[in-house]
Amino acid sequence: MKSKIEEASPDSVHLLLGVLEMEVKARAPGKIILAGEHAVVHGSTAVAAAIDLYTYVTLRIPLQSDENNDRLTLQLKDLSLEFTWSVARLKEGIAYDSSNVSPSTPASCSSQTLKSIAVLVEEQNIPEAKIQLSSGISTFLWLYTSILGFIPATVIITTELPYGSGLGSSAAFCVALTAALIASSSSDKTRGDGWSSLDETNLELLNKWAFEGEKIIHGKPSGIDNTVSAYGNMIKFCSGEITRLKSNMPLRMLITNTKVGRNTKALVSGVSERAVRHPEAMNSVFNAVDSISKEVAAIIQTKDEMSVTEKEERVKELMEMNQGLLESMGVSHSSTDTVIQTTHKHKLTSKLTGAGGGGCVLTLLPTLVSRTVVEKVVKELESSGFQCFTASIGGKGAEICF
Ligand SMILES: Nc1ncnc2c1ncn2[C@@H]1O[C@H](COP(=O)(O)OP(=O)(O)O)[C@@H](O)[C@H]1O
Ligand SMILES: C[C@@](O)(CCOP(=O)(O)O)CC(=O)O
Ligand SMILES: [Mg+2]
Repeated sequence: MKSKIEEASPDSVHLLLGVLEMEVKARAPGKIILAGEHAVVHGSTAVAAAIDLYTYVTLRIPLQSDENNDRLTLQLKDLSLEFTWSVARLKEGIAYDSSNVSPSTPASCSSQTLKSIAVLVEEQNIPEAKIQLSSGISTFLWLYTSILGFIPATVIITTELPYGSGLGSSAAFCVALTAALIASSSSDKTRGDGWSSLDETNLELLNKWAFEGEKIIHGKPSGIDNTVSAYGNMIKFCSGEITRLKSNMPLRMLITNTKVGRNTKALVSGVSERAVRHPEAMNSVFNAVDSISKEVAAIIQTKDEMSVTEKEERVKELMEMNQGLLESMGVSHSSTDTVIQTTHKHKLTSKLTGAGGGGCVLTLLPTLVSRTVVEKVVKELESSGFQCFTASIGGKGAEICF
């Protein structure tokens, strides 16, 4: 005899399965910072844009309680890793005052709660080579339990972004996860065709929660990464204030991943320590970066007063100046120098993007640069062991799909 599911049409199978579990998907993009990284943490202006590389989250919540599967499971598909906790263990292990935590009021994870979460993460015996994931998994537990409470579910993550390379994988992870969590608790679960954006209220809420998540990963984030991942497009950002930019020039960037691993939290705190040692000098550096970012934003938006070539020349010079200032903050790396020198031989300009210390480097590809030159540069960079790619800039922000 056929089971009910076998008898049903594909649509009703979905409905039938839908009775057993609810599924929501979310995705959020990575980003490039065109100007102003690090200085933005200290109140300077920065310019960033979303790129078309995403982190995807699938959240499955069982709708019927099942004593045998009372667990919260996190699967990092690309890394073939799975972490799982019983809901009872989470309730017992996470030390927070639930009266202070509400899904609609984003709050910081206290150091006491973070310590208790770290114990739950340690119990998972993360392989030593992947220990950098600990902060991401702690963030997962904090965001999940703060927004959905202690309910069983399976959360599956995949990403097109390299981890810890300056393309904002941490922010895309926080934004996509929060988008899925918020969408799952929203009353409007209209099954639509493919991806759709969240409404303004939910976008604002998710951006605030994602910022709290970034705090666990970055220590002292500026908020630019989660903001551009949530809202998409290209933005000018200063102390939490966002200006959407409408680009009036073609901006093509080659992204080179040096594959030199680094950690944003350590680099950000290194800059802060330098600022404590040399407050006046570093303030001048941050002010110079502020002016550079404002000029970059102005040039990008300029309409007819300047030719494209002139705009490109100016942006190129500003990128060079910004790179010099990043070097003076102590966040560049010999691998970045190799990219800069290689591209310079072909009259192209590069700067690090994100936290630096290795990671990714941006090279402006002016409109008049020939394909042959680009191919030659890419070949040379790849022969140094780097990985090159282009990405479309200024696209969509967080989206959900039921
Ligand atoms: N898909 C993901 N799943 C789990 N953790 C993630 C994921 N993406 C990023 N993270 C966390 O973010 C960290 C990398 O963030 P960060 O050092 O800020 O670099 P970036 O944001 O430039 O990639 C990882 O080590 C991990 O802890
Ligand atoms: C260095 C910084 O300006 C950007 C860090 O970006 P990423 O995590 O390296 O992708 C830090 C921040 O703004 O939070
Ligand atoms: Mg990051």
